[in-house]
This record gives sequence, C-alpha cells and structure tokens, in this order.
Amino acid sequence: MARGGRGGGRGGGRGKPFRGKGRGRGGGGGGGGRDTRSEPWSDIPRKNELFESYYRMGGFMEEAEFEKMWEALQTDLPNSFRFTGTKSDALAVREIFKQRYIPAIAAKKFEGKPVPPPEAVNAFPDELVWHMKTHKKIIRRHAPFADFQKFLVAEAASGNISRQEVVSMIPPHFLDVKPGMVVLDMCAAPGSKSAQLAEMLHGDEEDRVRKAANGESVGSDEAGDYSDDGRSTGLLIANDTDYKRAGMLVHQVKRLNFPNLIVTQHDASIFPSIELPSSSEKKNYLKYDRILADVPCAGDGTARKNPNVWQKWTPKDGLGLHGLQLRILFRGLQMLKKGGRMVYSTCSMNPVENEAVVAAAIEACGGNSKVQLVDCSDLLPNLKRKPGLNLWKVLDTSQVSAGGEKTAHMFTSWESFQKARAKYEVEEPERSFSTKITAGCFAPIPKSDEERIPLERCIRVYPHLQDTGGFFIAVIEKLDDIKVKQNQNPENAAKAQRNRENAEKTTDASIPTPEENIIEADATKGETDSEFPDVEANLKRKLDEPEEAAPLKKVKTDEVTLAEPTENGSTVKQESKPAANGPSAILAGVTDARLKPENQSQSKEYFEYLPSDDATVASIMSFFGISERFPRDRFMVKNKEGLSLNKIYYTSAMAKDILQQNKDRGMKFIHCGVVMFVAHKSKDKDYTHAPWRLQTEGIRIIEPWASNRIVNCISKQTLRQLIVEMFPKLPREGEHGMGEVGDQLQPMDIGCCFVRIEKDDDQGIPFRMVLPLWRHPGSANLMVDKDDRKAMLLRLFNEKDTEIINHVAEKEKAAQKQLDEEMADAKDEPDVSDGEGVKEEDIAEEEEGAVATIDMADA
Ligand SMILES: C[S@@+](CC[C@H](N)C(=O)[O-])C[C@H]1O[C@@H](n2cnc3c(N)ncnc32)[C@H](O)[C@@H]1O
Repeated sequence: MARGGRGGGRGGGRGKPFRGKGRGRGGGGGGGGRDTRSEPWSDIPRKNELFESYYRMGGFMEEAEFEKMWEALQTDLPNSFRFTGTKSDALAVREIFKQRYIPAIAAKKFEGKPVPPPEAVNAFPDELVWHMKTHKKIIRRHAPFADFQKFLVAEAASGNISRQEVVSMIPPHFLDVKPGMVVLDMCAAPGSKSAQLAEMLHGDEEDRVRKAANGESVGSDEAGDYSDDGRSTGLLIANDTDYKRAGMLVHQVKRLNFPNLIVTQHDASIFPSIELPSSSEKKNYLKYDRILADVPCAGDGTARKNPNVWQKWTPKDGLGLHGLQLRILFRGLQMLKKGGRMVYSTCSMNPVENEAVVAAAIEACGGNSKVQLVDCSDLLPNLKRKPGLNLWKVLDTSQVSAGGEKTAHMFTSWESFQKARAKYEVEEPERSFSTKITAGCFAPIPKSDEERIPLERCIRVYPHLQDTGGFFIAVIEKLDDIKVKQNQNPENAAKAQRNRENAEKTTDASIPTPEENIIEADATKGETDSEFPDVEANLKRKLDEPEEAAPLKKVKTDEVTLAEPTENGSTVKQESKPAANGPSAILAGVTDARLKPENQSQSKEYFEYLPSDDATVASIMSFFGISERFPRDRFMVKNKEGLSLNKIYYTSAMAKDILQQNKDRGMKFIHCGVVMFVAHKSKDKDYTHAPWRLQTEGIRIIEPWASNRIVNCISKQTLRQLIVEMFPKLPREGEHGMGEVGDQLQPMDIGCCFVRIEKDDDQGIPFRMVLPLWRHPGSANLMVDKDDRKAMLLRLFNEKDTEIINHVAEKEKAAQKQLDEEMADAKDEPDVSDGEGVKEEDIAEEEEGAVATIDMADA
C-alpha cells in the first residue's frame, strides 16, 4: 500500500531526495562529519598517513589486498541508484529506463571515446540497482546523458528512483524482512535503509488488498502476514537521536505513504521499551522481529566520496565510538524477540568498530548459546565480500608527556595492554594510556571451541571488490533470552557506575582535542605486541578545525542496572560482576530510558484518533461508498483537541495501539500517519455536501474499497489531456471533450473522484495508477502538482518539454493584460473593463486548484 497515487509520483512527490548537502554517516562522529560530497574537492589530496599506516600496520588485511583497496580509495565513487516501490512498479520503471536511455547512451562518444553506460550492479537481484561511472559533468552537459539526468531527477522526485550508495543498500537485504514483522531501525536518519525496510514490509500488499476487497481470500503465507484484509500487519519504527537528522528522516519516510511507520527520536543505546495494550494487569512490551543498527561510525569506508576522511580521520575516531556502538548493539539484542534477527552495520573498516563490537556484545549476552552470528553466504550470493576478522591489533592513541622516542603502539590483547600499563605506572607514572581502550576492543580469546565466536561470518565489503565504498555487516540471531548481568553488591554497583561514567565521557569525547590527536608513546620493547612505526610526523599533525558537533553528546545512561525488558516489564537480574573497563562496564547503563511523561507536552505532534462513529468520517465513507470492511477506527488527526478540522490521517492498527498506549509515557513520537482526506474549504454552497478531498498520499490505501466516485481512464490520450491541461473543460458544445473521462464525470456531482488507470502494455501504460480528481461545475482538475505532471509526461510519453496548460490562469492573465492596457489607454474614461471573457467560475476553479496543489505537499 504505502505509496500514493503512483502517477506523478508517490504521494506529494515534492521532496527532492538525495540532493544537496547532508551530513555524513554518524552525524559527526569522526570521518562521518559534514558530508561535503556535493562540493568540488578534487583539490583535496587523497592522503592521510595516519589512515594509511593504521590499515597497513593493523594486520587487518594482506599487503596485496591493502594495495588494491588503497588504489580504489584514490578514485571517485560511481553514482548509484535503485528502483523503488513495489517490485512490479520498480521493474516497470526500470524497463523504461533500460529501453529508452541505455541504447542512446551506449551509442554515445565523448571526446572520441565510447562512454560507459550505467550498469546494473549484479550483487543485487532483478537489475534494480545501477551504478554509473561517467563523471557528473558529462552527464549534465551532454545529450543523451542530459535526458537521462532529467529522467533520474524526475523519477527521484516522484519516489520511483532512490539515489543511494551501493554498499548502503546491503544491510536491509540481510535482515530478511517479511510483511507482518515488527522492525526497528535504531539509527535511521536520513532514512535510505528505512525506505528499503518499509518496501520489504509492504510486500505485494496492493495486489492482495484488491483481491481481499473482491472477496478473494488472502491472509498469511510464507511471503508474509497480510491478515488485515490483505494489508501487511507489520510495523517499522525508524529512530534517530539527532533532532535535525530526525527531521530529515521524517521528510524522507513521509514520501513512502506507509501507514505502518512511526518515527521516534531517542538515544538508541537506551531506547525505551514501548508498551502494548494488555488484556491483564501484566504490562506488555513490544519486542522486535528484526532490528537494524546502522550505527554512527568513523566512516572511513566513505573515503571515495567524503573528503573529511582524508582531512580528519584518526584512529581515535573508532576507539571513541566503540562504547556507544556496543551499547546500541546490546540494547538492540535486548529488545529482539527470541528467534529474531539483528543486523549491525558500519561504513568503517576498523575492527574496533566492527568485529570487536560484535564479539563484545555476544559475550555480554552470554555467548553463542544466546545470540549467534549467522552465516549469510547464501544471501546476495553475487556480492563480493571478505570474511570478518578473528584477530586484529588495537592502537594506543595516547600521548606521552615525557620526552623520549615517540612511537605509538599496537596491542593484540587486553592482557598485553594491561601489562604495559602496569609497567609504566611504576616506571613512568606520567605516561598516560588511552582511556578509550577497553577489553572489548580486542579480539576475543575463546576458552573452548564452543565459546569461539565465528567472527569470520561477519561480512566485509572493500572498495576494490566491486567498485563501491567500504562496509561492514554482521547478522545476529537471538536464540534465547539474555540473562543480563547486574551488580547487587553496592561496591560493585558504585564501581560500575564510575566505569559507566567513564564510558560516557569516553564516548562524548569523540571530538578529539588537538593534543589527543598526537599519538606518541615511548617504546616499550618486549611489552607491546607491535609498534606503529614511522608515522611520527603525521602523528603530530594537528587538526585545527573542530569536528562537527556530534549527536553522540546526547548519550545518557540513566540507569545503572543492566536490564532487559521481559514480558512483564520487569528486569532479569544478576549474574556476575563486570570486569572493570570490560564490555560489562560499558554496558552498565544499557536499558530502556526512564521516560519522563512531561516530555509529552513538548512534543510538536499530536496523534488523536477519531471515534469509529465520527460523523465526518461517516459522511466521507458514504460519499465515496467505502466498504464496511474498511476500518473506521484508524483515522487520526494531529491537533490537541482531536477535531477533524483540516486533515485526516490513516494509520495501521498496530501503529494506533502504540501511539495510544504510550501517549503519556514521554515517548518522542515525531511522525506517523498517511494523510488521507483534506478539507475542501470553499464559500460556494455547491461544495458543502462534499467538503473533503482525497489525497495522492493515501488514495491507494482506500481506493480498493470504494464503490462511488470512480472514473476509469482507459485511453492514454485522455490521460495525456488530463495531465497537460490543468482544467480541461467538461463536454460542453464540443469544447475539450476529455474523452471517456468527460462522459463519466458529466452526470456526477461536484466533488472529488478516484481516477483509475489500469496497466496496459499495448498502450505503454507500465503500471496501474490511481489519482485524485476534482470535478468542478464546468471542468475537472487532476490533483497532481506541476512537477509530478511533468514527471508523468516524461515517463509515459517521453515528452520532456511539454508545457502544462492552465486555461483559467491564461484567461485571467489575458484579461488582466487587457485591463492594464485599457487603463493605460483611457485614463480619462470613468469605467474600466470587467475582464470580459473570464468567467468567475473559472477563476474560482483555478484558485481551488492552487489550494489543492499546496495541500498535497502536506506542509
Ligand atoms: C550511519 S548514520 C545512519 C544512516 C541511515 N541508516 C541510512 O541508511 O540513511 C548513523 C545515524 O546514527 C545517528 N545516531 C548517533 N548516535 C545515536 C544514538 N545514540 N542513538 C540513535 N541514533 C544515533 C546519527 O544521527 C546518524 O543519523
């Protein structure tokens, strides 16, 4: 259902996704600071000796592998995009793209050489993901690229194409989401993966709803749970802690028109337990079938598009983020259902942010018997990948204030690090070691085969493997409830609290001071595992520019105990004491946040449901002849008073349960609901019996259940007329006939209608569309804005320069011109023309059309 009218676009279609500047991964953590990829940065040398030395020396990959990766990092990242929406719709748009643009581009030469056309990325199924190596400058300036670029921009604005980095598309594929599942995206902004997850949850719902409305049976099968009369019963909660980025997330997911989607703004490491209605005294909390933790990271895998990596990356970034990453992953595992699946991902290649986090989280959960890494070699089989690491070194990034030979050191185990620290405590007490290094940063040393965590099941995607960015993915399944550890001994509790505070400081201090960026250490021959030689000069490098403020500052751990919400909301207690500086200490505050109910009053959004017998809803349902089977109790308004004033939204049953049950608990819900009806304000008494308009956003949800106000547009030429003319005339003295649509509209009352356009291969209509249309007294107006009309003309008719005609506006303009001229010509004359030729009715219609256009944007 989700997507809207599927005509000009998918509901509003106003947003221009993936354009302009956005902040990079991590919202500011290390290399994930401000993303300047849309700015020219060819003058920035792709050099960062720290980065190079760290990856060369860390034992993360073979020398030859490293060389290939390094070479790839020196080159620009191909542009990539994917076709979005239901599979059949996505395939249809892909076909237009393939047939119309690929041959023309393939025949093109630039400066005498053939230009490589866009290519399907074969790591993904059905040729739905493409990338293009041709430089943007060529694409923008030269036909046929310019035409193709126009198509890309129009379809991206309409929501049929999504520009997204290839590697960023991988994690949702490993999550194996099916309709009916409850899914949480913990760090979701700007929302490209949330969009993928929503599509997966949505499945082939629209076909099923139509079948259900026609009386055919649909329900649950292997493909998913559609038991809500063909609708997918699942839910997606997309969360981000950062206020601004959460705003971007709302903008992005609003376009999906998915009634099963809630956006929240919480710190994922203390994500609140969401209450569900309960039939008994016992509290009931939401647990998730699937969780994505695409965590903030240092982002060195984005070096091909992100100059910050070259300018600012230090090994300190990853170390600083390890604690937060671990807390987020652990919190996710707590909230996962038994049998559920979680994907942890970063766009960093640093094991401290990757395998170390995964291993520490698995250990903290109680090992392989509780949560286990999944072997995903059979998923996306064409994806070129490398196994996760079982061994790596951890760099001590501290500074030695005393003189002496300055060398940074890498350690392979927590023990050797501790030993070195102990030695220096005696011999050189002023020598400091990085406080960010914890036991969990090191590769685990298993006591037995059974205990061994098969980290090779993690997935590493390196830039040179298939010309992408770098990425890390781990897929974890929850086998059993996690019995989490808690200190009951007050001394231990106090210690854990101190450790927790240190861990917080550690995380918050992810913005390095200039001194901290100077990695210097005395040689500790024989004590450390290896040295990090020959980087003295670059280690002393100063970072003058402060990093962008990181959302990480918002990390708060309000609770001391380790707690997993159980079925009854209590916490599971006590097992053993945490090792100081070990993962347990970092995790000591991971639980659901204590919600403050008063937060609710600060919330900008109200979500008030209308009663199922609401008179306004009843009149709308009756006007459009909506089947009794369509639920009446899921309509919502967004004002405090709960009145149906301007807009009526629709949500799924589960979204409603959650919003209502948690209304006064202090949850920060910042978006939910698809706008379904908008009040049609007019002084004209003719309209008062039909005062609500259908909206592109929600039209596909309700249309299968309608029996009134349906107009079938059969001919592609009629459709073209409806698109090109803003106000085509209804049949009247042979003027603007509007074909079969005009005939059907003629006997109808004034008000809104559904226009159905069925898929028709013979005519070149690639998929089914449903669009709202307002029947005026003498004309009709497809309620689709100009940009979407242009996108439809390009997609369906391959017309790129056709002007949209607005007879009413033209007449009004002509009348005004005439009026101005007459006034100028006859200053002495007492009377002026009254704008002959422009009928008042037409002006009114134009004004209403304008209102409709504005409202569709759902400002
Ligand atoms: C790598 S980005 C996520 C990208 C996103 N998954 C996508 O595909 O569009 C990491 C996000 O984590 C957010 N973040 C940072 N700390 C967080 C925290 N403690 N809780 C939740 N989100 C956090 C950042 O604001 C940032 O948007």
